[in-house]
Amino acid sequence: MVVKNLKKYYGKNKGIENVSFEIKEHEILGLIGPNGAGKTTTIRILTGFLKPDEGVALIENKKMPYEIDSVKENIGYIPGEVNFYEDMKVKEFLNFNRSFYKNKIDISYEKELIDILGIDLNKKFKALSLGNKKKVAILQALVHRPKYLILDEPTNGLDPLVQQKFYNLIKKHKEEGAIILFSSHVLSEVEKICDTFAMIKDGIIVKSGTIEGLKDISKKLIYVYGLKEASHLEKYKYRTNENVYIFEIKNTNLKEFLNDLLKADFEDLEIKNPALEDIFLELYK
Ligand SMILES: Nc1ncnc2c1ncn2[C@@H]1O[C@H](COP(=O)(O)OP(=O)(O)OP(=O)(O)O)[C@@H](O)[C@H]1O
Repeated sequence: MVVKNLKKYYGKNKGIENVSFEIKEHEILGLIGPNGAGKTTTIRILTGFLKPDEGVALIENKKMPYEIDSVKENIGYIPGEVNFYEDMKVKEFLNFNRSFYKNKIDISYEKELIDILGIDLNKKFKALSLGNKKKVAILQALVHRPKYLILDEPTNGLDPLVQQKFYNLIKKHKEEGAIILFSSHVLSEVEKICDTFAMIKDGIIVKSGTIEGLKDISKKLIYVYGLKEASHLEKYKYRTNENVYIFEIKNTNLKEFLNDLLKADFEDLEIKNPALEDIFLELYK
């Protein structure tokens, strides 16, 4: 899946300005951004609902949205807002979904997903909670084992147990070779399950790379215990908690800081990677 220099305005309103990324086989890319950043706009182009003003969105080398018909059987999509047919029972919806894929769906996988997710087949859609609607959306996106998975904030509304089951399911699809776009504003989940990331802000990708790379380009947290007089360390950013000094040091300044630290007297130290949340906040200041 390739997105290159994608731009889309809604009249005068900016949707996205310049979005590029690529997702390979066996890869999950986390598209991270706050509300209104342009995640859904990007996804709506890739899923065939919107035309871009500039740039290309390619799935299997086909241009979206223009050639969506030739690839849509290979796409699984979880929309941000799940609105299926309100008066349909879930089991009727699953019949309908099977007919869409010309009954090529593996019924045993469908049963497995119903069991894993705990889906109630006899309820009408309008009677389902947000989380239970999401479970049906997950099932319909995965059940035909698509090569491409496009997931717009898929865990929104799911309880932590179902979230974990969902992560396991998409990891399995990834192992089988799927190409997965996972949009989220929950950085801890991106850190947990994605291989690569693209951070979007005001319609522009501001940073991208591997999840590990993201941590590397940022900073370390240095926990220093029992630090004695150290006025020469005051030039570094730090906070204190009980008897611990926590320094936030850019990786590029690490050697210099450690050299300075060795000139002071302390009992112990720990070096930690900050959570993705902290990196995100830093970038969005
Ligand atoms: N139909 C529309 N008409 C006008 N502006 C729109 C429309 N849809 C989206 N926008 C604008 O485009 C920008 C990007 O919105 P988009 O929904 O793509 O962001 P998002 O990252 O998915 O946000 P969220 O996390 O809140 O779903 C926003 O400024 C939004 O107001």
